[in-house]
Amino acid sequence: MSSAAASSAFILALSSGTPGWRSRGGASLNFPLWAPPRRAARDDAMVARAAEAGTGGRDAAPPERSAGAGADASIRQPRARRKAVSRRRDPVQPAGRYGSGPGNAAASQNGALAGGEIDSIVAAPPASIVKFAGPGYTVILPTQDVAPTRGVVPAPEPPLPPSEENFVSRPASVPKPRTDGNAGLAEKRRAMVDVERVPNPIPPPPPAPKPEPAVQEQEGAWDFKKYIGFDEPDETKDEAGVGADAAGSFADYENDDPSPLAGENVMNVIVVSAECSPWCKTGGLGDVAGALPKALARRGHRVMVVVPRYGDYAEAFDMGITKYYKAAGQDLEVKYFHAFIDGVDFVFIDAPLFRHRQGDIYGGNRQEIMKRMILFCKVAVEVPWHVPCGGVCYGDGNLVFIANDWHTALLPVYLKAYYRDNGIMQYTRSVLVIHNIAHQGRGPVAEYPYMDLPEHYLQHFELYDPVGGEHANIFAAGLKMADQVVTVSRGYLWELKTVEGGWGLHDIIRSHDWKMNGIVNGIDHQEWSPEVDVHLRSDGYTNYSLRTLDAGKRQCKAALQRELGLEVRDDVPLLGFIGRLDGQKGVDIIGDAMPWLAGQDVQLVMLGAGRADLERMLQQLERAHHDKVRGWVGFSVPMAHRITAGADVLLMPSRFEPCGLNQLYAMAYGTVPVVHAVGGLRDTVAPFDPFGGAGLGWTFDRAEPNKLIEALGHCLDTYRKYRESWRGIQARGMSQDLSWDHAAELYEEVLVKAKYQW
Ligand SMILES: Nc1ncnc2c1ncn2[C@@H]1O[C@H](COP(=O)(O)OP(=O)(O)O[C@H]2O[C@H](CO)[C@@H](O)[C@H](O)[C@H]2O)[C@@H](O)[C@H]1O
Repeated sequence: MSSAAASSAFILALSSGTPGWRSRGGASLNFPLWAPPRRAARDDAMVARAAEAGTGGRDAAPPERSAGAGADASIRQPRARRKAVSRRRDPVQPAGRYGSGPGNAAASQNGALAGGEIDSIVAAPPASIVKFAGPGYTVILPTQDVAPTRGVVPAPEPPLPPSEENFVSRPASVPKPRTDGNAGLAEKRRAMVDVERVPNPIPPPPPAPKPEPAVQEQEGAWDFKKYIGFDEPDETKDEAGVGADAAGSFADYENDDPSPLAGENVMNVIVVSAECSPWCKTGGLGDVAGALPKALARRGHRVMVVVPRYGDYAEAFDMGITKYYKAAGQDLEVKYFHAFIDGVDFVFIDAPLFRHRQGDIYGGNRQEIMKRMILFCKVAVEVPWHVPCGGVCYGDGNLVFIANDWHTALLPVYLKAYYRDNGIMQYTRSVLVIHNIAHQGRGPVAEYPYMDLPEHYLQHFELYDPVGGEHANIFAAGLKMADQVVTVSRGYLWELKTVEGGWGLHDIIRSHDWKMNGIVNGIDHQEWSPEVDVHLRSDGYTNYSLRTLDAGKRQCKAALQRELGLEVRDDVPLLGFIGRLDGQKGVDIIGDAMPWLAGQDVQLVMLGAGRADLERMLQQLERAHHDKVRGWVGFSVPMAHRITAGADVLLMPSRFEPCGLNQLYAMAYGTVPVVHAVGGLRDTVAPFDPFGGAGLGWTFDRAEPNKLIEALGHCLDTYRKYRESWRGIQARGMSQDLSWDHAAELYEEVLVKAKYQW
C-alpha cells in the first residue's frame, strides 16, 4: 500500500468510526488496517490522548490489581489457587499503565515558567560545573544542594567559553570508601573505565581525588571469597595440600584480571527506567531493566540502574545524600538509596511523588504522571555527579544513558538543553529505547512550561496528527534528542516507519533512520529457566531441562491442572495466555475464537489484568466453560511461570508486539508458541516446516479469530498426531541461545556508536 493510500485508509478508519482495537468484532482489526483508537470527546480539546487510550482518563481501565495485589487477586480466586503465594517480592500492576486522566492546564497551579521569569529555580551547580545561558534563553538550573528559597534567578553571566575546567568529569564530593565490599571493585572498575575515554582533544582531567590509604585498607580488609559467596569446603580446610591448591588457583584467578569482554569499549552505562524487576514491574519493561544491565556488567561495563523508589525495598540503603529539584513548579526533596547486586549499582530515587506508589506506579492523572517523570529525568541525569556508588561517582566522561520509553524520554532532552548545549557533559551520550510507541506522553502544548525547558525547545515537542491534533509529545522530543535509538526488534523497527505502526511518530522515525537500531530482547536465565525456576519448586511442580523435558513438563502440567481445578489429563492440549489485558495483546481474539475452542478437546488458562471489559471477559469465559477454561484476573508472577511451564501451547494473538517476552520464555520451557506474525513475534517465532523439520511454532498473518483458529488447528493436529515433530519443535525452542548476553553485545555496539558520535 502506498504511503498516501495507507494514510487515507488510516484516516478513513477513524472517520468511519472504526472502533480501533477495542472492537470485539475482530474482522476489521488486523494489523495492516488497524489504526489507533479515536480520541474521545474531551473538554481539553486538543489533548492528544489516543496513544494513552484505555490507560487512564475517562476511557481508562479502572485500577488493575496491584500485586501487593497478588494478595488481592488471590482473594477472588478459588481456594486451590490461593496456594500460589509468591516467595519473592511480587511486582505490581498499576492503575492506568501509562495512564493519564483529564488534564486541564489552565486550572493547574503548578507554577509554569512565565515569559522567561523562572521563579525559584535556584541551583548550586555541582562542583566545577559552570552553567550559562545559551543564546536567547534563560539558563535553567535543575539541582539544588540546599533547600530552595523562593526568588528569581539572577541574570545569567555572559556565556563563558567552555573550558576544560567547565566540563571535566569529577566527583561532586571526595569519595568516601564504603564499609561494605564494593569499594575495591568499584575502584578497579573505575580504573578500567578511565583507560578508555572518548577521543578528547583536551588533555585528560586531573584524576579525581582519591583517598588512597583508606581504599587500600579497604581492599586489604575485603574478603573476595566472602563477597562472591564462596564457601570453602571443609575438607579443603583440613587437607593442607588440596586446600593450598585451591587457594593458589583462586589467587591466580584474582591476579589474572582477565580483560573485560567489552575490551576497549568499556564504559559507564546508566539505565534509567520507570520500572525494574523484581522491585517494580508491570510488564516487559521491568524485565528488561532488571536483566539488560546485568548482562552489560558481565561484559565489563560499569553499570547503574536508576529507578524510582515506589516502596520500601529491603535491599537498598539510604546513601545519606539530599538534593532539591523542581518539578512542575514545586520544589521537591530527593534522596538516594543504593544496592549493589550482580555487578550492577541499583539507585532508587526517593521523593514524595514516588512514595507509596508501589501498587500503582503509573497511577494518577496525566499531569501527575508527567510531573513524576519530569522529576525523575531531572534527577537521573545528574545521578552520575551526585551518587558515589562504591565510593566513586560515575562522572560524566565516557558515560552513556539508556532511557526507556516515553517515561524517560525527557532525559535526552534535559541532557542536551541543560548541559550539552552549555558545554557541560560533552562526553555523555544518550540512547533511547522504544519498548512501546503506543504510549507517548502526549499533552496540551499549554503544559510545555512545566518541563522547564528553553522556549526554543518547544518545536521538538510540537506535533500534529489526525488523531491528537496539535499537541506536545515527549516521546517525539526524546527521539530527536537521543544520540541513538534502539527498538526491541528489527520487525518492529520496520513497522514503526509505517503510518499504521508509528502511532503518529513514523515521520520522525523515518527521518532519523540513521540512528535507529533493532535489537531483540533476551531472557534472564536466573529468572526464566525451567532448570532453576523457583516457582516450580513446590505444589507438585518440578524443575526440568531438555533432557528431562517429557517427565518434567508432564508433572508441571498435572500440577497446574490440579492447582486450577481442571481435570488432570496428560493427553489434553493445555493452551495458555499471559499478558496485560489491553487491545495490544489481542486477548479478545481468543474470546472470539471461543465457540470453536469450546468444541475442541482442549484446556485454556488465561492470566491477565487491565481493561475492565477484558477482565470481565476472562471471568465470563471461565463461568461459561468451567470444564476447560480458567481466567485468572490479576498479576501473579508465580502463576505466569507455572503457566509457562505447564502449558503445551502459548497463544499470543497480539495486534502489535514490539518484541514480546512471553514467547521467548515459552520456547525456553518447551512450550510451543502460536503467534500473530507481527513485530518481534515474527522475528522470533519461525513457523514450523514439517518437511524441513524446522521451525519453532505456528504463526498467522492477521489478528483475526479465523486466522488464529487456522494456525491453532494445525498446531493441535501436530500435537495429537505427530509427536516426534512436536518433540522436535520443543527441542529446537529449548536449544536456542536466547540469553541477554548476545543482546548486550549488540547494545554495546550501539553505545559505542553513540560514544563516537559528535
Ligand atoms: N497478569 C500478569 N501476571 C504476571 N505477569 C504478567 C502478567 N501480565 C504480564 N506479565 C509479565 O509481564 C511481562 C510482559 O512482557 P511483554 O513482552 O508482553 O511486555 P509488555 O507488552 O508489557 O512490554 C513492552 O516491552 C517489552 C520489553 O521490551 C516488549 O517485549 C513488548 O513487546 C512491549 O509491548 C512478562 O514477563 C509477563 O510474564
